[in-house]
Amino acid sequence: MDVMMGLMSGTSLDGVDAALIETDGERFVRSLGFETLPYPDAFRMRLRGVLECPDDTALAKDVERELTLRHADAVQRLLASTGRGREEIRAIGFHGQTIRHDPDRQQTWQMGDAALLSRETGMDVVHDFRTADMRAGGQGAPLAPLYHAVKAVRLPKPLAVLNLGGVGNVTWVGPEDGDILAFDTGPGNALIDDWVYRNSGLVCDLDGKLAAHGHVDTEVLQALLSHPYFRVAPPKSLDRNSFVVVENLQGLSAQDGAATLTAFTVGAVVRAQDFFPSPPVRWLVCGGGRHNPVLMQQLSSELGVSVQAVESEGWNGDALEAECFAYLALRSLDGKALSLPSTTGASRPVSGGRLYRVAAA
Ligand SMILES: Nc1ncnc2c1ncn2[C@@H]1O[C@H](COP(=O)(O)OP(=O)(O)OP(=O)(O)O)[C@@H](O)[C@H]1O
Ligand SMILES: CC(=O)N[C@H]1[C@@H]2OC[C@@H](O2)[C@@H](O)[C@@H]1O[C@H](C)C(=O)O
Repeated sequence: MDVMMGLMSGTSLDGVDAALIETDGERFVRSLGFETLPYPDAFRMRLRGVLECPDDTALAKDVERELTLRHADAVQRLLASTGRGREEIRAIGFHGQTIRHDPDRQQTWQMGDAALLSRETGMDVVHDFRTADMRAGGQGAPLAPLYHAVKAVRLPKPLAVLNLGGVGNVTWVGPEDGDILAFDTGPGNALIDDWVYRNSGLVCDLDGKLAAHGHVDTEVLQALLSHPYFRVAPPKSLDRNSFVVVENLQGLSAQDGAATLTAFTVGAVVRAQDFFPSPPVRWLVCGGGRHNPVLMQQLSSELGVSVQAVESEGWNGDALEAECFAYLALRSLDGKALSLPSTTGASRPVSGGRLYRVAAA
C-alpha cells in the first residue's frame, strides 16, 4: 500500500487540483485529502495565449515554468492541509496542462516541467502519461476509465461514469470483471465557458443562470450535433478546441447561446449511448458540469435513468481526476496497464508514464 499524490490541470483552465490517496494500485483506494488552487485571471489568459499560439516557444517556456511553480504550490498546500510529510508519499502523478491533442497525427502535448516540480518539492514525479498509449496505437485519452472502474467496483452495473470537464468523457462499466468501454463524448463546459466569456466577461455560466433564461435554437443544435465525431465509433478522443462553433452561434443572445451550447453538451452525451454494449442502469457525474443544475436536469430528462453527482456515492467529483493520476502514477511505477484497447484503442493493455527521480535533480 502506498500514499500517492496526483495533480491535474484540466482543459477548463480553472486551476490545479491536487489529491492524496492511499492505494495498492489495484482495487483498493482511499481518499486522504484534496486541494484546489484556482488560477488568477491573468495566468488563465496566458494559458489561453499558449493554446492559441502553441508555436510561440518563448511564451510556452515561460508559461510552463509558472504552471509548474503553481503545481509545486498546490503540493505544499496539500501537504500542509493533510499534515503529511513528503517522505510519506511515494511519488507525485503530474498530468500537466494539455495544450494540444491530435490523435490522428499521434500528437499530444501536456505542458509541465517534471524536473522543476521534483526540485521544488523534493519528491519523485511520474509524468508524460499519454505518449506510450499513443505509441501503442491508442488515442492517448481518456485515461480516467481504469480509475472510474475501481471506484465503481461495488456498484450495480452496467453503470456510466460521466466526467463533464472542459471536454466530456464517459466510462461504461459492465457487469463482468474488466468489462469497460470509454471515450470522449463531446464538449463539456469549455464551449459554454468561452461563449459566456466572450459575451459577458464571466468565466462560466454560474449555476446555469444564463442557459436557464435562454431558448435552445434547435436548428443550430441540429447543425452542431451533425458533426461527424458523433457518428464515429469509439475509441475516440478530443482536443479542447475540436469544435469550432462561433459561426453557428452568430446572432444569438448570450442566454440563447448558453442554452444551445448546454443542450449541445447534453445531446453529445445522449449520442454516446449509441455505442454502449447495453444501457446503463445509472449515470454518475463528476467534473465541474455537475454543479450546473440546467445541465444536470437536462441530462436526467434525456437519459431517462437515474443521473446523480458522484457525491451520491461519497466520491469527491472535483478530486476524481487528480486522484486518478495518483493511482495511475503507482500503476506506472509498478509497470501495470494504464489503458486498454477498449478505453483508448491501444493495441494491447499498455503501461506508461515516465519517472523523474528526485535524486537526479
Ligand atoms: N456552479 C457552476 N455552474 C456552472 N458551471 C460550473 C459550476 N462550477 C463549475 N462549473 C464548470 O466546470 C468547469 C470546471 O470543470 P472541471 O474542473 O471538471 O474541468 P477540468 O478538470 O479543467 O476539465 P477536463 O476534465 O476536461 O480536463 C468550469 O470551467 C465551469 O464551466
Ligand atoms: C488530452 C486530454 O487532456 N484529454 C482530457 C480532456 O478532458 C476530459 C477528456 O478530454 C479526457 O479525455 C482527458 O482527461 C481525463 C483526465 C482523461 O484522460 O481521462
